[in-house]
Amino acid sequence: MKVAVLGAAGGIGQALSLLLKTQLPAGTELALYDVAPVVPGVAVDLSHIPTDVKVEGFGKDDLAKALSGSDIVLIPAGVPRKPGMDRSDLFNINAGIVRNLVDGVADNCPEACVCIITNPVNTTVAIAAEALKAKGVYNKNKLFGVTTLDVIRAETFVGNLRGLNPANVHVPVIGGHSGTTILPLLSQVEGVEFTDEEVASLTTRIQNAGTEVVEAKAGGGSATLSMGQAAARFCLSLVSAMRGENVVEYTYVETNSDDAQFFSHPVRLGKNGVEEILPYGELSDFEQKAKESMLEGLRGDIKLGVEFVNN
Ligand SMILES: NC(=O)C1=CN([C@@H]2O[C@H](COP(=O)(O)OP(=O)(O)OC[C@H]3O[C@@H](n4cnc5c(N)ncnc54)[C@H](O)[C@@H]3O)[C@@H](O)[C@H]2O)C=CC1
Ligand SMILES: O=C([O-])CC(=O)C(=O)O
Repeated sequence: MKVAVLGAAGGIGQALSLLLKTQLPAGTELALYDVAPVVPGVAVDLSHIPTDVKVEGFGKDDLAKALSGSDIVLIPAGVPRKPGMDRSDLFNINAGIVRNLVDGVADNCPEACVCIITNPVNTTVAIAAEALKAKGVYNKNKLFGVTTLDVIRAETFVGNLRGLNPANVHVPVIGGHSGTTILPLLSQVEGVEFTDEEVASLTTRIQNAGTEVVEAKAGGGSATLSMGQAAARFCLSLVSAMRGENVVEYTYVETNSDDAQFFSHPVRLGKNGVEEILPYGELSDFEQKAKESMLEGLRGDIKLGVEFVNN
């Protein structure tokens, strides 16, 4: 098994690579690619940790070597937000970065599962799909927008509010990954009841949690450590599924449902990526209204990505 991290020298990339070096199964290869000249050093640094995961660093001219033979490609390459910006403000820079890297995936490891972290995820996943289609290698079962951070935040905030161990709390989060497109299904949290006020304030907190970090970092970037943890969880779930275990994660995938072309659902993962897109179940009136009022925005975000590649 080979896992490649593109953007591995960044805030997310380094945290994620550390977690993968210590948690991937023995015998895995971990390829770290970045345009930043520090990337070979990040690989050497990690290589001194005594686990049976072989780490190699690849500089900007070696994308093909980094990707060749990869089974899973994680993409956190690109610029993060500063206070006052929306995720959509990152489109101008990050759209081209994602397009180029996904072209590299198509040329060097077209069968790999591709996990997009770079924002705006609502749009960059559509860009990746269209780029893969243009190369004739798109497989909708192998392209994922990583929305796991929304899930782990929701679990943390609910656990903290109720004095529960967040590790035992499970909160479905559907939709997209920005503002009101992030839709936590608090009505489905087992064993916990919320007042209407709690539902409204928790939903807003989960939707604005990225901004909470951006403001707290005061110009120093956005979530990197919690995102590293979230992406590692998603990657390790995918690895387990590829080795035959039954795993379900919430992730932004092509559904072609009435909601939107891409939508976060619970997804049963398997040897070939998406095994089955599971229904997200019944919504409360609050959740149904919140879903209806965000769909147009989400569809617009997706259209922007489709047009970026095709126009
Ligand atoms: N999906 C999610 O839930 C989240 C997504 N993000 C997004 O992840 C992205 C990365 O964030 P950070 O790691 O904090 O940023 P960062 O600036 O710390 O790191 C980004 C890295 O990407 C590299 N890079 C830039 N262009 C590249 C290219 N063409 N090829 C390879 N590497 C390239 C840079 O050299 C840098 O090392 C941002 O777009 C951010 O908005 C951040 C948090 C959560
Ligand atoms: O808010 C941002 O820009 C980064 C992000 O996606 C998150 O933390 O959820």
